[in-house]
Amino acid sequence: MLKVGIVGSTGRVGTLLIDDLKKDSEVQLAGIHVFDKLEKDVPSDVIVTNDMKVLMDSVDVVIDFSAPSATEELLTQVIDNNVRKPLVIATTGFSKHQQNLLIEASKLVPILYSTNMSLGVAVLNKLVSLASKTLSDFDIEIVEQHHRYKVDSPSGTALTLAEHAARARDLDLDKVRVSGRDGDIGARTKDEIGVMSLRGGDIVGRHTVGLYNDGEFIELHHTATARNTFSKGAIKVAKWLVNKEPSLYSINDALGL
Ligand SMILES: NC(=O)C1=CN([C@@H]2O[C@H](COP(=O)(O)OP(=O)(O)OC[C@H]3O[C@@H](n4cnc5c(N)ncnc54)[C@H](OP(=O)(O)O)[C@@H]3O)[C@@H](O)[C@H]2O)C=CC1
Ligand SMILES: O=C(O)C1=N[C@H](C(=O)O)C[C@H](O)C1
Repeated sequence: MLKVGIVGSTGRVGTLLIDDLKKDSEVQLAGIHVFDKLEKDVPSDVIVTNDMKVLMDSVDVVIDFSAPSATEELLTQVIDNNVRKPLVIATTGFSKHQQNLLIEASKLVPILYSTNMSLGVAVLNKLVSLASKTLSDFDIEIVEQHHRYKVDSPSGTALTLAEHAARARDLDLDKVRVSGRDGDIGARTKDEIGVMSLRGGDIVGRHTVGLYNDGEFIELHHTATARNTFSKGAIKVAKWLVNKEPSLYSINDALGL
């Protein structure tokens, strides 16, 4: 049985992950990292700790839905403390430094990083690559909508979608992304890719990639209607990752897309 550890166990996704792990007969909830304290009941044999190394030493694979600083601590255990455990990382909002730590750590352990653990968004990324390349004259604008508590913007998923769109046109996203428009901004430039955020209520996650031209447009939407789409997706890819060689894997690798 695959022993799974959680980072971000008290969060919106982490609490669902605890329940989903309990329901899956191929995995066992073995360790939980708590930043502060855990309100939820877990079986007595589950290790509950605020020490990242203790968590990693007690499990076969770690699933992380937390915050960039917590993921950084996890990656630092691999890079500086010689801890060798496969990591499924779902946290978003990393700085450049944290992205580099992810790459460094993936030379030492298998890491699957995905800004969205749903099958639908994995397919959407492929559709966006195709549409962006084929409809090369169309203007691309991405809108993401999330619940009022989300702290990072734009969402990791929107940035990944934008990355697929940019790459398909040989563009550098850092140079063409526009994530705000206000005032006398002038006409839209051909290559820019708009990535805009709306926040409100309890929206689990909605992404729209629009490709607009004179006389026609396409809008590709994905809506997550249940948050455990992400926790279940993470468990699925954890099973796939556990015996892999050190490398940085995408969800497409795990899903065979
Ligand atoms: N890839 C994907 O499919 C998805 C990714 N996400 C991403 O996952 C992350 C978590 O989302 P969500 O559950 O909504 O967020 P929450 O804010 O609800 O939960 C965050 C969790 O991280 C913990 N945490 C925060 N800071 C630290 C720290 N420094 N050390 C250890 N633990 C810490 C919190 O602990 P405490 O409660 O004690 O503060 C809490 O358990 C976000 O980055 C989000 O964007 C979300 C959904 C899907
Ligand atoms: O914070 C969230 O809730 C979500 N975060 C991820 C992101 O930033 O893309 C994935 C999902 O959309 C929900």
